[in-house]
Amino acid sequence: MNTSSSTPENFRCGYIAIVGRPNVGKSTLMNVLIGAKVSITSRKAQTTRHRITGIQTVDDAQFIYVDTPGFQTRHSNALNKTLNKTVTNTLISADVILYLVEAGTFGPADQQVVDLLPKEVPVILVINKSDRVKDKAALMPFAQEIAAKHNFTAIVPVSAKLRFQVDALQAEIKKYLPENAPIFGPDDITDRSEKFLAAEIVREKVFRLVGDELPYTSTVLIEQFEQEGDLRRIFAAVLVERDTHKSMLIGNKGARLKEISTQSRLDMEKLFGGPVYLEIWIKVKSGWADNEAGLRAYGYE
Ligand SMILES: Nc1nc2c(ncn2[C@@H]2O[C@H](COP(=O)(O)OP(=O)(O)OP(=O)(O)O)[C@@H](O)[C@H]2O)c(=O)[nH]1
Repeated sequence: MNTSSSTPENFRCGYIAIVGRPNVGKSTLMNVLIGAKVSITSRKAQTTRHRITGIQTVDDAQFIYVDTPGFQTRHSNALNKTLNKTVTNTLISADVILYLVEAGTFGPADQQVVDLLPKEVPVILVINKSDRVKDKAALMPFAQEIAAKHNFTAIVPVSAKLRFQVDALQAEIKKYLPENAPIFGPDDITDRSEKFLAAEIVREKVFRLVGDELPYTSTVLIEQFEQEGDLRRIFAAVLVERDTHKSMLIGNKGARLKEISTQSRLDMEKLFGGPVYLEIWIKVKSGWADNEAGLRAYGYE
């Protein structure tokens, strides 16, 4: 643990879990809170599959954000059971929880996440996408309706997209962080390896460029990751369940795959701060999402 003499007295440091049903904007909010792109975002629900910590250090506090996978309610297979277990474990070990809903919308999927909220941990109700509500007065009864569902310690309407009220939210979060020396260095933004981040970047591009046609069970494996001086050589495999998915990813004369590769490479070069040589392969691997042993092999524990 870092207890350098420059650490001010009363420094605060703790873990913040972000939960909410798929697509409410958890990844977008975390990225805005820490001011860097760590967690991937896309329009497609269920893009965040691993726990990702984003870290932000300011003068008197260190915020360690834990992004949870969207609580899956629509399908029931081994992958979803694993995802839901991760959510529960993340919540109990947090110092404060941000429970996200979308302004004006509350459905059974939101309720299922409320039911998971532990009583012992403070929970801030964050009403995201408030930019979508023209009549701000209408937010009040909505906030009251949800406030009745759990003993929230605060209610903060925000717009992650427009960065509206993000500072106010951060000030609220800080109140619940325990007095502790920082755990990470002042410039760290994630504890994830470059290999992990590379896989997340490719997965984001796959979902952005192929969109809803591709089932969310498609995954990315980094088969080789080598560094030679500044140059990183990365070989990634996209695992899909059917030949038709493979054709979608490759596109007409390979155009889509080329676009996925180019965009992924540019993002990696920006994040790693050096040149990247990237090769992406598409592999058909039927039924992996239903096989628990298979999931363990791919690191979803
Ligand atoms: N209008 C508006 N859109 C937003 C806001 N925040 C997020 N979005 C959009 O909502 C969509 C989902 O955002 P994500 O951050 O990927 O949502 P998520 O909750 O992490 O999704 P999962 O990974 O599926 O759990 C994206 O298209 C975002 O651009 C907001 O404040 N306002």
